[in-house]
Amino acid sequence: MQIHNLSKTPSILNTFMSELRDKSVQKDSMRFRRNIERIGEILGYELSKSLQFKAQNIETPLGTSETVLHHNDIVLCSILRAGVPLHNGLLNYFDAAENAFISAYRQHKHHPESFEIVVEYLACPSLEGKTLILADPMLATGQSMVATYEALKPFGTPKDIHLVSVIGAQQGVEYVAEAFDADVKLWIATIDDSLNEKGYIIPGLGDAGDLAFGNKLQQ
Ligand SMILES: O=P(O)(O)OC[C@H]1O[C@H](OP(=O)(O)OP(=O)(O)O)[C@H](O)[C@@H]1O
Ligand SMILES: O=c1cc[nH]c(=O)[nH]1
Ligand SMILES: [Mg+2]
Repeated sequence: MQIHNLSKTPSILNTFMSELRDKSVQKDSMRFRRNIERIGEILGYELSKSLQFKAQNIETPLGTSETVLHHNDIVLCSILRAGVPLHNGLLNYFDAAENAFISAYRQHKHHPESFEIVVEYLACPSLEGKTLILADPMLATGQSMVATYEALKPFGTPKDIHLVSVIGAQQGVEYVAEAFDADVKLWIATIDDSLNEKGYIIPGLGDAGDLAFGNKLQQ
């Protein structure tokens, strides 16, 4: 897996990221969602540079403009719930993308510190020969991303796969790197050092799903 960690180059992205992390600013859930969406737009722009492009002429009122335009059949798949604002940000740029949604949540069956990933809802078009963008803002243990990919396999073999995330933990990034082929690309805003005993990214930002959409009762 090829890792594109955008935090390596300081940019306006740092402002959005620091607001997501800041425990007072993140109380504003509308701003929290919008900052994830803005990061989705930036990650989508960076990712777009690695798509396939074709020369095309555009007729202006006064002449012909030669340009190159991307011609990829994109399927944008996001993991509920926290993936929704990231999905919106990516979709703001990839106007014609088809869309897939999948639910993946942590089920704490035996102990609060151990969990398994439960995938239930899945709505997906054919992935055969297409460019799959798999988005989830938090890449903690990496298990949700890998479980989602497994669940998508019956829908066809994509031509290219891009993973998009906001914050990863080093350990989760390594886990995902093992599960995906070498040509898969990860576009991520930043990577933190560790996970706590409950599988939360440290320093991270807390629970992205709850911050975006409110608390939920544990199942
Ligand atoms: O890398 P992992 O260890 O699998 O953790 C990452 C997942 O955890 C969170 O989802 P959560 O289960 O909290 O659901 P939510 O989005 O509904 O809050 C987050 O939104 C990711 O999907
Ligand atoms: O730190 C984490 C880990 C998983 N999910 C989150 O929302 N935050
Ligand atoms: Mg959550």
